[in-house]
Amino acid sequence: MPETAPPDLAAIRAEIDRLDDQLHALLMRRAQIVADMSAARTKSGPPFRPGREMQILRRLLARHAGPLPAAALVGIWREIIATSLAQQAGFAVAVLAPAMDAPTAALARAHFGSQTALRIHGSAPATFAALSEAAVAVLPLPEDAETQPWWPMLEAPRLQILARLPVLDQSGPAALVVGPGPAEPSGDDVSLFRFEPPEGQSRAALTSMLTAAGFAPRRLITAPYAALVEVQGFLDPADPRLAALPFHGLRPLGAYALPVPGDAS
Ligand SMILES: O=C(O)C(=O)C[C@]1(C(=O)O)C=C[C@@H](O)C=C1
Repeated sequence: MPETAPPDLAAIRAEIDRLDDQLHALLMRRAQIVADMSAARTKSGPPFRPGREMQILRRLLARHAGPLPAAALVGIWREIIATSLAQQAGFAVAVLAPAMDAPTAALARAHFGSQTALRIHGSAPATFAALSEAAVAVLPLPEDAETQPWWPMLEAPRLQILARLPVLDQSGPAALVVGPGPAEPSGDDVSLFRFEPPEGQSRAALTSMLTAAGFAPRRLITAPYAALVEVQGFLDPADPRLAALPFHGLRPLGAYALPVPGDAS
């Protein structure tokens, strides 16, 4: 027989009820502050600030401790932030998911919350066209040697890459969020630009040209007649290093906040 007294379930449940009331009161206060902020906004358009969202999540993950999994903390705050977006303006999301089991839709749902309308499209042109009504689009993370990459069709600078999903850096699938620019820094970012690689240049040669120009390339993705590079840091489109690169068709495509390592807890 255990020597310790059995926990007083009724008392524990009363404590949970008290905490739930406090959480609820705080959520209602947060929503009221967002409503006041929204009323005071002078700029029209969706209030999507992915850099700010990531700063909030990084700060919370840095102070996080105890048995609540980090992924659950992120899930709860994604729901709070998505609700706050919907509260300020209609917020629908266009998703490029050519196959029924494409992971982009699940990534978009996890990031933009349970209540946000997702509009699923089977092609990149249809997804971009849907941005006349949807606030942002979610498209798969570009990979090398895709037969139909979407990023050469991105109409930058009007539309830009603004965020990366998921927030926690897990080994599974990832996606990018595209919407009206400009991209904004979060303090720990990756920037992307495209160019037309000179014919016959190897990946190694392109990488060393980028490095020689002062960039820290993280990924280089090639498609017929176009290359996409991810560089460390937030890049001002007017950065003179871009103009100094010996590439045609160079175009900044935006930036995203670096995900937080998935084992953060
Ligand atoms: O900080 C803002 O500008 C907000 O609109 C608030 C808020 C939030 O709920 O914290 C909501 C949406 C933005 O994408 C970023 C943050």
